[in-house]
Amino acid sequence: MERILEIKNLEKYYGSGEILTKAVDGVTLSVFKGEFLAIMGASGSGKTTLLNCISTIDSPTGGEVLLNKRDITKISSGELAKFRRENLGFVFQEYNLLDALTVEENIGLALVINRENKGVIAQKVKEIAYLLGIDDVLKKFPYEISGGQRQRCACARAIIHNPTLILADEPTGSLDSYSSRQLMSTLKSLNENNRATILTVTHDPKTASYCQRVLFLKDGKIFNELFRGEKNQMKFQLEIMDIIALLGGEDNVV
Ligand SMILES: Nc1ncnc2c1ncn2[C@@H]1O[C@H](COP(=O)(O)OP(=O)(O)OP(=O)(O)O)[C@@H](O)[C@H]1O
Repeated sequence: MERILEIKNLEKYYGSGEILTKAVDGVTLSVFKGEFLAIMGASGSGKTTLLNCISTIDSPTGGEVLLNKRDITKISSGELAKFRRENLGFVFQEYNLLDALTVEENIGLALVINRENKGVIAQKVKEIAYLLGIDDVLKKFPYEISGGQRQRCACARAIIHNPTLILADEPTGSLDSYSSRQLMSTLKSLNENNRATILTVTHDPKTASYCQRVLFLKDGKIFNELFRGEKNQMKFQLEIMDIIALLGGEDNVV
């Protein structure tokens, strides 16, 4: 299996001396092409810090992050924006859509920046919007559509350029259960049908149960790992909840 992402002994420390926080403390992990992986853990366990180091938003204190064999911690700041644009897709809780642009323009933004042909962009936007069930709101502005539609728009924008890796931070965090199910089913079908590699941080066992593998962090270290295998989603969700209980109860994980 092809390794898309290899993290070797990653460390991210904040502060020093008495107030040293080891937010990520020696994490080693591989993500394979076409994997759908969730990272869970109690509040403060290091999930966002780990994601930020992978997404090049934050730079680690030590260790390596290889994306397609390239150490992304060594990319110069001048090159970073281009690297992110070409290789990564971001789905965040706050959508980060631009209110001055229509849904169609928001989705196609990365391709416009990459100076792709207008006709090609329009066709790609149409296809992806249809896939995510938002083709009927393409001409609207973000403030004219629902939260679930906004999140699917953000998702379309994240994947339209076929990134090497899709990173999601609490993608269902602000959605009702119906929209959450829709979004996770969409990500799952992108993963299964387009072989998209997806890494998501979540505190929600139901959201995590859509994934093939769940990693649990505790105090910046990998505490446990679960594989879905042939289990049905409900059984997998129950297993996830068992580990959460081991970590100190569900309240601790939110
Ligand atoms: N900029 C920072 N400066 C100092 N400490 C930080 C900083 N960012 C995070 N931390 C600390 O690092 C640890 C891990 O934080 P992180 O945000 O990665 O946790 P998390 O698992 O994502 O938590 P949550 O689920 O609450 O979002 C915490 O102890 C946090 O207080």
